[in-house]
Amino acid sequence: MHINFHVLGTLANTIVDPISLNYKDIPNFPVSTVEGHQGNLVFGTLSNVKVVCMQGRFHYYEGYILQKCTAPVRVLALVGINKLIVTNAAGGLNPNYKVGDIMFIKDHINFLGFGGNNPLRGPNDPRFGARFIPMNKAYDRALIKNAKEITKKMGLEKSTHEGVYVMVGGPNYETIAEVNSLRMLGADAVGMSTIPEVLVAKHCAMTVFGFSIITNECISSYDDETEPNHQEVLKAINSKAESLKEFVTILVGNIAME
Ligand SMILES: O=P(O)(O)O[C@H]1O[C@H](CO)[C@@H](O)[C@H]1O
Ligand code: HPA
Repeated sequence: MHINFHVLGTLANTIVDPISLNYKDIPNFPVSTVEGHQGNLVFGTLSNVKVVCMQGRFHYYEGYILQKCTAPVRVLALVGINKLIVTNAAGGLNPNYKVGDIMFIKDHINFLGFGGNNPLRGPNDPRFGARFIPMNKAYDRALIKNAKEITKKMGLEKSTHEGVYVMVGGPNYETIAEVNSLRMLGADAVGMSTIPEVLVAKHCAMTVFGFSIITNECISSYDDETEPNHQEVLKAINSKAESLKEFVTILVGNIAME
C-alpha cells in the first residue's frame, strides 16, 4: 500500500522500521521545493501492513510538467503498490467547513484537465494502463464508508465531511470571484495538487482513497480584511497531526483486513 503524505509529512514518523530514501538520491526523481514537503520516500510498516510513504509531493506550480509530478506514482506501481491514500491541504469553499475539518474526497473537478493539461497526455504506455480510462468510480466508496466509521469512533463526526475537491494551478490563492465561481461549480474544497496523481493511479488500476485537511476558509467577501497564507496552512496541518496519524493507522489496518 502506498500513502502520499505530502504536507502531512510528520505522519511518516509513525512508520515502523522505516527505510528512508531522499528523493535527490533516487535517479530521475523530482525534488521537493515547497516548505513542508520533506522529500523522502519512506518504506516500512503501519498496522503491520507494508507501506511506502511519499513524504512530500510535486506540484505543477513548481515548474514540473504533470508527467514529471506524477512519475513517482508509476514507480510505486512498479514496486507492486495497488492501493493509494492521497492527502492534501485545501481551502474550504463550502461555508460549513471549518479550519481543521477533514473532507473525504468523493469526487474531483480537474480544472487543469478541462484545458487538456493531463499527465496521461501523450503516447499511451499500455504496460501501465489503457488509453481511455473511466473516472466515475475514482474514489473507492467502500473506503469512504470505512473511513467514516473510524472518524465516528474517534469522535470526529462533526468535523468530518464528504465533498468535491477542485484543483487549480496555483501558486496564487484564489480571488473572490474565483472562490465564488468554484462554489457555483459544486466544489467544496480547493487545492493545487492531488488530481494528477489520482489520474495516474487510476490509469494503473489502483484503488484510491483521499482526504483533504481544511487549512483555511476561502475568502468570498470584499469586506473581509484577512488574507490566506502558507504559514496558516502549515499551522492547521500540524495542529491535526496526532489525530490524523491515528486515523490513517487504523484505516491502513482495516484496508489490509478487507
Ligand atoms: O496540496 P498540498 O500539496 O497538500 O498543499 C496545498 O497547500 C499549498 C498552498 O498553501 C499548495 O501546495 C496546496 O496545493
Ligand atoms: N487555495 C488553494 N490551495 C490551497 C488553499 C486555498 O485556499 N489552501 C491550501 N491549499
